[in-house]
Amino acid sequence: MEGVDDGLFRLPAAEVAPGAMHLPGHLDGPAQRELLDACRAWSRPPAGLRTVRMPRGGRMSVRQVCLGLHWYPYGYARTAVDGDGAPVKPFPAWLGRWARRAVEEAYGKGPCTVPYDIALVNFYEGRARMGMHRDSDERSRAPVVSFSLGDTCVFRFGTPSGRGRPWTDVELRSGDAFVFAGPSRLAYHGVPRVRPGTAPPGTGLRGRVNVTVRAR
Ligand SMILES: O=C(O)CCC(=O)C(=O)O
Ligand SMILES: [Fe+2]
Repeated sequence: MEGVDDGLFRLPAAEVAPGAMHLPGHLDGPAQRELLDACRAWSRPPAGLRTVRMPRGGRMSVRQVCLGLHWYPYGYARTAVDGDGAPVKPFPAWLGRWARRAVEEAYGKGPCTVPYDIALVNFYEGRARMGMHRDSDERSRAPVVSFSLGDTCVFRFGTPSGRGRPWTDVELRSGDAFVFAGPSRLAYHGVPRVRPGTAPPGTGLRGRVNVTVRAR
């Protein structure tokens, strides 16, 4: 059935912007559940889920937990400096392998050797969204790899030159990976909308979870 994605057929990978690849259905059901179970464990204290306060007093609507290094606006620390102050949880080697596999699939240029060592895990509940921003607090310009779980979202991917247009909106579903590097490594991106109740039943999840894997 052409054009129909009922979860049995994987849509092809698509280049959304130069060096920005959408990999629909990259994680199968068991892998999604494994990652989600890990996210639930990571979200517990110490150094668990927190609300991120912005320097000007606003709050991010997502709640977040970090692995490897703790991100805060705008930098990285070894402890949850804007949370309970506990040491950040370790970055698991398997998640690095998952990220390298996504990079290999995205670009088809052979083995990826990036030493991934940071993950940001974002929990979107209710009306949570994420404004246009760049992932620019890492020194490394290695590809960023994002895995989506739960509800479908609209992911807005723009250019490095500014928050505004042009941009492309893509729907990220549970199991999708998105990899961006090269000319798009510092492109602005955000999540203007999450579609409530669209998570696959098997996930047992309300809302959306996103894991972005980076190298410092
Ligand atoms: O939730 C997403 O898909 C994007 C998350 C993101 O851009 C980030 O954590 O920097
Ligand atoms: Fe980002």
